[in-house]
Amino acid sequence: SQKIVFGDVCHLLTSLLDGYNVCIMTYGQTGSGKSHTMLGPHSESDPVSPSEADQEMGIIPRAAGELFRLLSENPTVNSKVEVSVVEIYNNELFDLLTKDNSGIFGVKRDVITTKEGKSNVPLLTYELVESPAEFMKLINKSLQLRVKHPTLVHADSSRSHLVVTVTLTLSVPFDSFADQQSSQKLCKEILCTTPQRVTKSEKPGFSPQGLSPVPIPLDPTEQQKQVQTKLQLVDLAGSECIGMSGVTGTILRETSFINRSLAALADVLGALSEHRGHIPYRNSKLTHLLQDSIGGDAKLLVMLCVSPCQKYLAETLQSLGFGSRARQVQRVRAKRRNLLVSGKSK
Ligand SMILES: Nc1ncnc2c1ncn2[C@@H]1O[C@H](COP(=O)(O)OP(=O)(O)OP(=O)(O)O)[C@@H](O)[C@H]1O
Repeated sequence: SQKIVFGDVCHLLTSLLDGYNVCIMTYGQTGSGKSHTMLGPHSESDPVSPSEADQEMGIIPRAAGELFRLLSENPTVNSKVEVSVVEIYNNELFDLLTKDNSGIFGVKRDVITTKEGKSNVPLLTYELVESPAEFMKLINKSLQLRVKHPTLVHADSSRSHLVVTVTLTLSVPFDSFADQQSSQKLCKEILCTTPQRVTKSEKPGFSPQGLSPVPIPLDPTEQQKQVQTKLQLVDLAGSECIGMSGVTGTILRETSFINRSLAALADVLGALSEHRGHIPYRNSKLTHLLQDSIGGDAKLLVMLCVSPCQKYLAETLQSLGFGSRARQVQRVRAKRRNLLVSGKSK
């Protein structure tokens, strides 16, 4: 059940609050249940009765609920949750939370590598959310924009990769810590590592002209320390055998982009598992965007969705091959950002 699946994922939300970056992605052939796993029933062709709606919820709504539940458990911590939603369609990245000049949602953006070697999307929209309901309102609005087309295998097939990024900023007042001295030392460290300045017109921690939310510069008189972590939730488009899905024209072109980007993802995992000097992140927008989560110090969970049908044996074996490759990747230990915020340990 969806509840049991989330049981395997839930601890990663605690990790997020403990200071780790986290990425959860679903991989599998078209129609195997990736969007169902991430979102739950998500389209009009997939109706669900109100009594089933709660139990059928996927990882994204459950993660939103769990995140706000964990935050409410510690009222001494000021938290800020910002969300961005992008889709990668035909190897182009679209910001699903903003409109262009003609009022059409889904503006094209670029992925860049910063001087520090991190991937970033300049001008990307981040919206502040204050409850699971607000969070899901944004997701549902974005889903209406996501490109879908019917194929012989799946009548409601997603033709793009969906990447939801949650940026969590936690500010902790010093007096909530027993050990003032070590807190002051930490404040010094944070002051040294967050040189950005925020102008008066900008909302603290939020950059209206996109770029990632910037850490709020600390005012020593405010007596707070700050931690910023990132959760990425990725619903990949389905890998697909062109013969089986019977696609032609525009949809065939989409399929070819989907398969190429998934092959690029597999290549990156292969290069990482073989400890190659060059990792080909930039071969696709998908791997470039997810570079820090796949090859960096985030906690990364890849979920495989496979069909129970015998006729999809070849696709199932292909997905399991991808999973084996992902498992062989040994990266640096996930890195924790600063202190625990539970107040119990530092
Ligand atoms: N575990 C499940 N329980 C019940 N229904 C499921 C389950 N997994 C998938 N389904 C159903 O199967 C259909 C296809 O699932 P879904 O849309 O999640 O596939 P997908 O892998 O995201 O496909 P694509 O890559 O083509 O977008 C949907 O109608 C969905 O509700």
